[in-house]
Order: sequence, then C-alpha cells, then structure tokens
Amino acid sequence: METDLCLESSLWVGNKRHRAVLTGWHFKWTEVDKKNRDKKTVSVPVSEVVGVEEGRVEILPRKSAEDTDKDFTVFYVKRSSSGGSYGLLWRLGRIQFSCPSRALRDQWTKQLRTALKTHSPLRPHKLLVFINPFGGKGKGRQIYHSLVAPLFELAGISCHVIVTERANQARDHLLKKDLAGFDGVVCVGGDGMFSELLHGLIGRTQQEAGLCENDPAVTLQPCPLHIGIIPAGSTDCVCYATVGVVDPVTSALHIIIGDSQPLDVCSVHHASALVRYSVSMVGYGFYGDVLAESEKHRWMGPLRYDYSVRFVQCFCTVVYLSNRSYAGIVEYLPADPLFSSPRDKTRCLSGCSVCSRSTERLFPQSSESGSLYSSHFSQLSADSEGEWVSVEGRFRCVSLTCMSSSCARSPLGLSPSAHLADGTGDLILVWDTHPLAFLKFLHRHTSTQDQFDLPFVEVHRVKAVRFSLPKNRDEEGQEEARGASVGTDEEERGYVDAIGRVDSQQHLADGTAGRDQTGKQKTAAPFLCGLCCRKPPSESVWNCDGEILPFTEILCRIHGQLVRLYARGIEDGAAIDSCSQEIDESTARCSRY
Ligand SMILES: Nc1ncnc2c1ncn2[C@@H]1O[C@H](COP(=O)(O)OP(=O)(O)OP(=O)(O)O)[C@@H](O)[C@H]1O
Repeated sequence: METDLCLESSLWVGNKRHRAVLTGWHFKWTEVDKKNRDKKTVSVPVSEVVGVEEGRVEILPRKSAEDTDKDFTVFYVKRSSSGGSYGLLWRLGRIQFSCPSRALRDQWTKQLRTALKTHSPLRPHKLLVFINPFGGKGKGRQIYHSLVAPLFELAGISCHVIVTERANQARDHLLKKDLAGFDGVVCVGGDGMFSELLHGLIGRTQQEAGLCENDPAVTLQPCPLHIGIIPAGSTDCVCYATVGVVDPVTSALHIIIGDSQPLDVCSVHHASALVRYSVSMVGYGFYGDVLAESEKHRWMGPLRYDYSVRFVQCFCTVVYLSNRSYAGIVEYLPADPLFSSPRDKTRCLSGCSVCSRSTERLFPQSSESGSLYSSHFSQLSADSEGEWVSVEGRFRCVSLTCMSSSCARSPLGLSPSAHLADGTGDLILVWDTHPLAFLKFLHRHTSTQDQFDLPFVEVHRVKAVRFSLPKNRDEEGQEEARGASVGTDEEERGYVDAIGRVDSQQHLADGTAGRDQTGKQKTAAPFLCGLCCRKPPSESVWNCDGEILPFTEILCRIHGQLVRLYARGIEDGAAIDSCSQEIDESTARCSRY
C-alpha cells in the first residue's frame, strides 16, 4: 500500500467533481457523485504521464492551447487492444482538470512534474533521429512529422533529425560524429535501419573502449545510448518482438517515458573477423535459400510487391526450396539448463523474470547503466571450451535466434520461449527429412502448434555456435546427386575433435532424426517434381537478419544485454485487461494500477 501521499484535492472534469490523489508512484482521479460516493476511478502510474500543461491544451490532430488560469491538462499513456497482435496499442490519453483556484492549479502542475522527474529517470531529453525516406511504403517522413514529432514536442524532447540520403549513412554517422548530449538514437524505418543503428552504436562503443570487435572472445562493452524504433519499414520484426505491435504512436510513447529493454546481440565472425551483428535470426539452408531466391526477383521491381504475384512466387519458392538439405558440422556451447529451456513453454513478456535474473547474473553490481559487465564474465573462456557439443549431418536448416522472432505472420515466432535479454540464443536444427514433413514444420510457425515436437527437429539454448562444412563434402555431393544414403566415416567413428568436444552421437542417442536405425545419418528419399528435379547446390548461404553473408563457415557468439531499446517487452494483454486503468469501485483495490 502506498503511503507517500503528495497531494489530494477535489478537481473538476467538466461539471463532474473528482477526488484526485497523487502518491509517489500513481496519479488517480475518482468521480464522486452528489452523495460523495465513488464512481469510476482512473489510475495512471506517474512514470506513464507523458506531460502536464497549464490551460486547456490539445495536441492531436493539431495543437491548440487556451491559457485559462485555473485549468491544467494531463497527457498519459492509455492502452487498448491491438486487435490481432500479441501486444497492446498505446495511445495518448488526455484529461482536462479545473481547480477552484490558480494557486491549487500551480501546486498540481508543480507536484506532477516533480513526480515525473523522480520516477522516470531514463526519460530522454535529446534524441538523434534518422528517417529513411524510402523504407517500407516510403512514408517515414510523414509518419514522423504527423504522428511522432508532436508527441516528442509535448514531452519536451529536443530532436536532431537527419533524413538519410544513402544506405549506411546512419551507421557511419554514429561511428564518426560527435554524439555528446544525446540520450538516445531513433530510427524511422524497418529492420535494415535498426541494423544500421545497431552496428553504428556497438562499433562506436567498442572503439571508445579500445576493444576489438573482431575477437569473438572479447567481452564487448554495452552501449550507453538507448535505441528507439519508430516502425516504418516493410519488415519491422525487431519492433514487433520487443513491443508486441507495429505502431508508430505506441513506439513513440515508449521512447518518451524512457522505457528500457535490454537486448542480447549475436556477433557473427569468420576467420577471426567480425562479419555482422544480429538480434533476430542467423539461418542457413532453407532461410538462406529463400533470401537468395528473393534477391533474384529484384529485377521484377515493384511488381514483386504485388500480392497475387507474391503469393504464387512464395508458394513456388517454398515448395522448390523445401527439397534441399545441406551437409554441415554444427558445434554449440549450451547455456545453463537450470535457468531456462527453449521447450519450457514460457513467454518472454514485459518484466520477464528469466531476463531479470540474467541481469543480476551478468551484472552483479549493476545500476541502471554504468559499467555493466563483470570482469569475471567470459562465455568463451578456456573453462567453458570443454562443454562444446558437436553434431554433424545433413540439415534442412540451421538457425540461431536471440529472440522469439515473432512477427505478424508468425505470432509465436521461430522459438516461442526464447528470451530477449538472458544472454542466450536458441539453436534450431532441422535434420534432413521428407519435404512434406518439412512443410509441416514450416506451417506450424503460423499456428500455435509446437514446431519443435517433430522427430527431425532439435532446439538447444546456447551461448555460442560454430558452423563448418564437412571435409569430404565433394564426395558427399556426388553421392547426393545419385540420391544415395550418406554415412561418413567420421559419423561411424564418432566425432571428437582436437579440443576434446563431446561426441554428437552420444548427445543425440535418443533421437532418430536424420538417422537410420544403425545410427547412420540418412538422406530422405528425393521428392521429385517438375519444380525441383534440378541438382541442388551443395552449399547454402547464411541469412543474417535479412542480409546474405559472404561466408559459410562462421562462429556466432551471444553477447548478453549489449544494447538497450526504448521498449519494455511484450505486455501481457490478459493481465493488463484484468487490471484495467479504468477501474470500477468493486475492483478499485487492484494493486497494479
Ligand atoms: N536514403 C537511403 N537510400 C537508400 N537506402 C537507404 C537509405 N536510407 C537507408 N537505406 C537502407 O535501406 C535499407 C532498408 O531500409 P528499412 O529497413 O528502413 O526499410 P524496409 O522497407 O524495412 O527494408 P527491409 O525490407 O530491408 O527491412 C536499409 O538497410 C538501409 O541501410
């Protein structure tokens, strides 16, 4: 129960008397009838008050202000169902109060502003905003100026806005220009723009810390600036996975109130050099092939965005590519199974306890920002090398994701129980199987059916992954062309490499996926049709957050909570509904609001 009462008085909304109460953490107002009985209460956490203005003020659709000396207007976050998406839409709530005297009005505005400063320490004052004028449907500028800028102005945030003129301009700016005075960086665009900010900020932070990004064993320094995403792209997966909806106003309000969501980042290396950072998916096999195939259709120009063309194209591509499998060696460093598991059926939602415990584990003495990494933390230390697990065989796809990677078409995502900020990623291995079985696996991503509950699919929670090609892959390629089963000598002997990694066969002892009963890995009988009877290539490509990587043999390492977004994870709609901001007297004791 809150005891730190700051102010309480009668206020009027129109001609209705309300009892308004400001405690340390909440501002609430209750309509009272003529007999002094409470009717409806609205309660808003102080941290979700967007702004307080003297007079009668309106912001949207356009700004208007009437400077009356006994009135004040409070703007706050108001939630509504998103009608389909997993998360909740945030809207700007507005309430206009009248006081009996100017002195009381001044007291209310002063106390509310003081409470805001005290309870929202991470609210940004100055932001650097990059708008991609060509992202998505090319509406980035319009979205920013009509929906977002008025909200930032209301909240007193000053913005330096740059409309990009070329790809990588935002990344280069962050790497080279003076960033002093900025609290955060915002992109108005899609996942490609977010990726530019990610690379720019991480690179800049390591440069300043004198750390080498190329060395996967180096513990990178977390970025001090927050990243905000105003979704205006054609793919807004990072926004969806961290907010739960793709909506510019919702995202702008998260930025304004200074929400802070840490995010794990995967660094991808090849031959001792950093290739890219990823937050969403690094995928080989099917996901790489789909991206490579879609790149081929760039010649179609805008026609490739036509829905009917896309549908036919998509269907043919999936059928065509679902027949391919690739030989590879996957080595992975498992995460501690005591903390969580990819099959534990939990969802990483706002206030996730797994991620909070990870924060304590990763940064034992952490304050909100500051020097976050413990010097003891080194996931790739010599101690943990012995825990590596290795598997070898033919895969339909190999993917690693640092988050659920949910999106509008796949509301639960690639790995529904993955966490945003627990310092791990989920490695999904889909062994070679019949194309129809693989299509079943793919289809399950669009429903609530468990895509991991299939005999040819494995999922592991990991801290690092290495992928390499088998040394005798040319022979394999020839055998594959003849449609014969492949069982390499190494598989029959059991694979133990020079640094003593665990034999994969042992690890998969219970699984029959991709193997026959003698333990040899088997190749599914080829599925023949007019579309896919061509000899498939012996190597696929890596799809890293929508970009094709130029290398096949890579090492990925997950860096726990390397960046922070202005977000709070997906809010549990059911919990918020049962604890609504507008509370009847019967439910007025709800502790959350
Ligand atoms: N002014 C510009 N001209 C050309 N390309 C740009 C410009 N500004 C940014 N870009 C690049 O455009 C790419 C796509 O941008 P963005 O992510 O905003 O839109 P998108 O429609 O979601 O695209 P994607 O399908 O790649 O996600 C980014 O990788 C970014 O580097």
